[in-house]
Amino acid sequence: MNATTAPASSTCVPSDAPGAAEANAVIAGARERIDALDAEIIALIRRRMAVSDEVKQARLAVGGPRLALAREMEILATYRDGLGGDGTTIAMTVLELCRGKL
Ligand SMILES: C=C(O[C@@H]1C=C(C(=O)O)C=C[C@H]1O)C(=O)O
Repeated sequence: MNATTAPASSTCVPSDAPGAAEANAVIAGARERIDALDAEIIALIRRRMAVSDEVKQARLAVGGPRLALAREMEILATYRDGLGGDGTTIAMTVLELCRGKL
């Protein structure tokens, strides 16, 4: 079900509140944009996984290690600089999706 067809109850707006219909309309529109953004984020992560795998295959093919920890530190710093402390948590999850568990 997309946001425009979501029942008003799922927006958590009290149905008898003044302005409830307007609030539901704002929420429905914003949820459509959130769904579109989430689809883009998922597609980007899938693309990143494929590129990360290219690096891994190239390195393993010549006897190198699966991981490059110094490079991972740079990536953690990039996410932390861009998103603050919680960015590090996202970076850890992205890295785990791309290179597998440590
Ligand atoms: C892709 C690489 O290999 C591994 C995966 C990484 C990643 O997905 O960003 C980063 C470092 C490595 O542990 C790389 O070295 O760049």
